[in-house]
Amino acid sequence: MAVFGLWTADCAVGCNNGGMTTRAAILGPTGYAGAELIRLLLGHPEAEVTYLASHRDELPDLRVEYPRLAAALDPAVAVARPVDPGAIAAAADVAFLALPHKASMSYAPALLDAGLRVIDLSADYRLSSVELYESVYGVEHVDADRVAETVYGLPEFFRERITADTRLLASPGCYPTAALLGIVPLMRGGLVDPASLIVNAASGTTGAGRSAKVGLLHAEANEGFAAYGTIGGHRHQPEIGDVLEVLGYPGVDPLFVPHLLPVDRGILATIYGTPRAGVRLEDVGRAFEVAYGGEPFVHVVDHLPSVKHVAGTNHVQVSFRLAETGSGSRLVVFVAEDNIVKGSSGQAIQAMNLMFGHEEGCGLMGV
Ligand SMILES: NC(=O)C1=CN([C@@H]2O[C@H](COP(=O)(O)OP(=O)(O)OC[C@H]3O[C@@H](n4cnc5c(N)ncnc54)[C@H](OP(=O)(O)O)[C@@H]3O)[C@@H](O)[C@H]2O)C=CC1
Ligand SMILES: CC(=O)N[C@@H](CCC(=O)OP(=O)(O)O)C(=O)O
Repeated sequence: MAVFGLWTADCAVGCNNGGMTTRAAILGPTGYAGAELIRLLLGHPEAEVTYLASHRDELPDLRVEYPRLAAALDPAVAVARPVDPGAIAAAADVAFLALPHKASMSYAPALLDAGLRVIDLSADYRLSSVELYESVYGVEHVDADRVAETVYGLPEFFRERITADTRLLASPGCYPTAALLGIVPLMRGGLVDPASLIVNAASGTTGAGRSAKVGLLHAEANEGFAAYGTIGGHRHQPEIGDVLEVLGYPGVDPLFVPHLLPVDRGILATIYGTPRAGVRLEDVGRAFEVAYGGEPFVHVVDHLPSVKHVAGTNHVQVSFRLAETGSGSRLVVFVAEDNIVKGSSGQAIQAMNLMFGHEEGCGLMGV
């Protein structure tokens, strides 16, 4: 399973080499997101993996779990240790929680109390209200007081909130990252009828995590392609709407339809909307240029992007078309990202860079 790189980052690109090192702990290192954090941090010239924490009784050796890591992982770190907040705080500055939702919120308070800064890759702190979280995830939030104050770690739209003062950061969902990068410029430009927006997205199988599921067996998923879940009821549907509301677009709730794509990694989101009267292709181009002209990781391209163009990287490719049909104009936006890099672990490191004073692209600029 090719979770690990198709390439190795050119580590020096995008770093200030100011001599500072951020020490990172990873909870959930045996999962796909955790392992990808290890891979990316091993290539980060200003970060160091100092503690891998597992809940297993028999603590895993990451060189055995992911043999590709054996070449680079410090033997003193490779065997995971227990989830002991005091010991983690002694070894690290930041704890990445690469854990399922519901598990993260049970660990975050003790880690924060121990003095760590926390970057949570799960959904536990992403939504803006406890009520919304509890209705979507069907459980009581055990750390409710922190929900409203947590920073949503999508730098392209919340960069000014991701700072040296950020103690708890919720890294965005993989599908919401792609959907929001495609939709927000359209909303800012007033280019589409919000009620017409549909997000049709397909994810590689690593998006479903590493635990065994029948639908992810090679014989079930390979050579197939289908939508899944409850259409309009996937847990990322409310995350997309909630972030749009926070950004000033209340009531915009694009229909989200997820599909399982039989590749290891990658998401392609195809976003449809009805353009407002008089909107021209140049208007759309200008809106994306304004949004992403200065962004290190979001690239507006002419070609139709593929998951293959961004696999293994923190880069996102965005393209758009205005199509004339017998029943009127349709605006179509295409967003390609790697679900476990820009969709989770890379994006989490992008946020870490901002939180700890590294150049935003440090360790992530390679293609
Ligand atoms: N995969 C992706 O593309 C993306 C993932 N995410 C999010 O990142 C998080 C991790 O995802 P992913 O790596 O795919 O998931 P995996 O299922 O692959 O990994 C989960 C990890 O969490 C550990 N774990 C499970 N339950 C507990 C617990 N109660 N206490 C401590 N550790 C636990 C697992 O350990 P063990 O091996 O022992 O079971 C494993 O290391 C999830 O919240 C996911 O939604 C976000 C965006 C994209
Ligand atoms: C293919 C697949 O199953 N994908 C997952 C979403 C990916 C994920 O990890 O969810 P978060 O981004 O919220 O953490 C799903 O549909 O539930």
